[in-house]
Amino acid sequence: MSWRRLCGVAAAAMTGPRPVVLSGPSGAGKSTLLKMLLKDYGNVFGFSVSHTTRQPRVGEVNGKEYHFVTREQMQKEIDAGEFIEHAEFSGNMYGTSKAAVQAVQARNQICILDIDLQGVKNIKKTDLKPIYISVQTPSIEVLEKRLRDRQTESEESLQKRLNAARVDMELSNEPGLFDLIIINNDLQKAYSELKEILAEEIQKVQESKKS
Ligand SMILES: Nc1nc2c(ncn2[C@@H]2O[C@H](COP(=O)(O)OP(=O)(O)O)[C@@H](O)[C@H]2O)c(=O)[nH]1
Ligand SMILES: Nc1ncnc2c1ncn2[C@@H]1O[C@H](COP(=O)(O)OP(=O)(O)O)[C@@H](O)[C@H]1O
Repeated sequence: MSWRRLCGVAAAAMTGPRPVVLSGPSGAGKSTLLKMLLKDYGNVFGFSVSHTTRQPRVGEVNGKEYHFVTREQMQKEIDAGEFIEHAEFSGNMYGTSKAAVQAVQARNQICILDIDLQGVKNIKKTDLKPIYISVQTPSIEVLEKRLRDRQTESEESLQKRLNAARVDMELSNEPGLFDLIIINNDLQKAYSELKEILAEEIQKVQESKKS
């Protein structure tokens, strides 16, 4: 291994690749896009598994999509300083633990965080320095249709998510908040835009894994 490459690897091991934040309204397509990335670049990306107090959906596995916990458990861990950020969304708590991000970084992978706008604002106060991406739909009507078709929400939960989405759609346009806003209309086009902004980081990680 060349000296230059050795230095590069040492630097990568110290700081790791830049994480990626995927934000945007519930139903915009964040999970769909991140699953595509994980499928195509399994050893390059790692998902930051958040904690949540919401009930698991059919097919969701504890420790994979989320760590499903009680409010008491989660509050205890927050009080113990184990979280980077946490927020209340649609009547439930969600949060990113330090351990979730460290587990991905320890594998020298690009850590993907799927978090809401409150999470984005709180991550901005940390030294994580991720690439910030917002995933949006062309309209609130399209979003509502996708959420209804997904069949995961009760009418009450759906309305709460649509209200949060209206706020998200408005506030996400704040200049400088996101590095990229993807309008997820055509899924393949949205995925191409996502891959394009991440191309440099993907290449860096692939190179470092070759050596
Ligand atoms: N702040 C924060 N938000 C999170 C976290 N995990 C998930 N979320 C957000 O919580 C919202 C609801 O997530 P979820 O219940 O899985 O519904 P879905 O996004 O419609 O699949 C989404 O906007 C997620 O991005 C987290 O650790 N922190
Ligand atoms: N471009 C798209 N066109 C049509 N349906 C989509 C598109 N992207 C995602 N979906 C569908 O919309 C629903 C919401 O997507 P999902 O990835 O669960 O959103 P999020 O993780 O942001 O809540 C899912 O049923 C998904 O299959």
